[in-house]
Formats: sequence, structure tokens, C-alpha cells
Amino acid sequence: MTPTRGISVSGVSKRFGDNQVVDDVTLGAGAGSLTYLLGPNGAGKTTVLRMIAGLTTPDAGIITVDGCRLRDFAQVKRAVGFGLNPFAHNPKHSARQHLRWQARLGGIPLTDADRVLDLVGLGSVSGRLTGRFSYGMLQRLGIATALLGDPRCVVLDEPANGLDVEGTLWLRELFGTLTTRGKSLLVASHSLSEVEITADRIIIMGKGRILTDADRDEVLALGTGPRRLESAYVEITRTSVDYVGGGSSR
Ligand SMILES: Nc1ncnc2c1ncn2[C@@H]1O[C@H](COP(=O)(O)OP(=O)(O)OP(=O)(O)O)[C@@H](O)[C@H]1O
Repeated sequence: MTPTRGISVSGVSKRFGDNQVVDDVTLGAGAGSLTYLLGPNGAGKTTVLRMIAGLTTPDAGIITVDGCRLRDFAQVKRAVGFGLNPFAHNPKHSARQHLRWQARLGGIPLTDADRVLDLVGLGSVSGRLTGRFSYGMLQRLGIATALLGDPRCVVLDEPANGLDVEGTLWLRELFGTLTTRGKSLLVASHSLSEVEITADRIIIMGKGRILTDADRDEVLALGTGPRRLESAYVEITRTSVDYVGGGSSR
């Protein structure tokens, strides 16, 4: 799938030394939909997201957002927002300082910091140092950073990690609001129960390659039992798992 609007990754590869971590990957995240990127640890999901963000340089392939290369946008933060690392902040800055700094870097009005703080539920703690934030609060801060400038596309790496039940429900609602407003969401996740509820499209990677790229219902149809996505996922990734549990110590 290579949508004109949204995020398009075409024939992208990346090697670190002898390790081919992304191998000829083509995927897309269309406008008004929530696309999840799943896969075992080390499958290459974060590397793909980092290449979309321009933080890692691909060896081959083309990546576009709304049909343009990232470098061609006058204001990247109006086109695409990234939440890839909840620890990417100065712990001695308050949440508001962090977001105002990010807004300044992105050419976004500083007042947008307060809008996104309210949007992620951090308005009442906006003056608190981020070094004193819980992991769930840092996740919300990362999502707020991604939403600065109200970008048309949003890319998030495991945003549900560390969120409590209320936070999980909040994130679900936020994703719904964003897609209803026509945003393209590309989200790496291991939270299969949440993916099963909220996904429009599901892409599964294994060992640097795309194993499955289909609408949610098509993927669910591959599964059985009460946890359909989990059973489909286990089957699809069966030969792509590098790290397995060691079992009981007894
Ligand atoms: N800068 C780097 N230098 C060398 N190897 C790297 C680098 N970044 C990632 N890798 C390797 O690339 C592979 C893919 O890593 P990546 O973080 O993309 O996987 P992932 O699918 O996001 O995994 P997880 O689910 O654990 O977050 C791993 O083997 C990792 O060790």
C-alpha cells in the first residue's frame, strides 16, 4: 500500500554491520486510519520508525510523508510528529518548558504547548520537573510532543507502555479522535489486546521483513479462539522469534 496522503515507506533497507535489520520493507499508513506495526523484539520496528523520522539513514529505499521527502517540508511539525523515546527530555525542565522548547525548534507558536498539555491530561502538572514524572506521565509528554503543531501524521513507538487503565482508555479515545480528524497514525506496539480493539490496519514484521500487511479483520480471520489477534500473531511470527523465554527455573 503506498498512499499519497499519509506515510509511505518503499523498498527500505538498513544494515548495522553484518546485521540486516530492515530488509526491503514497503509499508504505508493512510489518512484517517490507525496502522499498527507489530513484531517480536528486534524485528526492526523502531529502526523503521527512526528512518521515517530521519534519525537513521536508510541504505536503500524512499520514505515520503504526504508524497514529499521530510527534508522538503518548510515545517516538518505540521506534517508529521514523532514520539519515539519518552526519555528524550531534560529532567531539569518542566513539562511546559520542554514543550515550549520543542515548539520553538519546530517553528510552532509557543502557545501550542499549553494546548497539547491539556490534550494529554498534563495541564495540572505542567510546571512540574519532567525528572519527577512517572513513566506513564513521560509517555503522555512524548505524545504531547508528537502532537505539537497539530501534524497530519503521527508516529509513535510503544506509547501504551506504562499507561494505567485510565491512561489506556484515554489513549484509545485520543487515537479515535485523531483518525476521525483525518490524521494518519503509525504506531509500533506489543499491546495486542489494544491493537485488536483499535487497529484499522495491522503490519507484522519479523527479522527485518514484512510478514503480514492487511486490514484488521483480515488478520483476525487468521486467528482462532477468544484471543484472535494473539493466536494469529503467534502463528505468523512463529519462525521469526529470536528471543524466547527460558521457562521455569526448576
Ligand atoms: N544503532 C544500532 N547499531 C547496531 N544495531 C542496532 C542499532 N539499532 C538497532 N540495532 C539492532 O537492530 C535490530 C532491530 O532493532 P529495533 O530496535 O529496530 O527492533 P524492534 O522491532 O523495535 O524491537 P523491540 O520490540 O525490542 O523494541 C536489533 O537487532 C538491534 O540490536
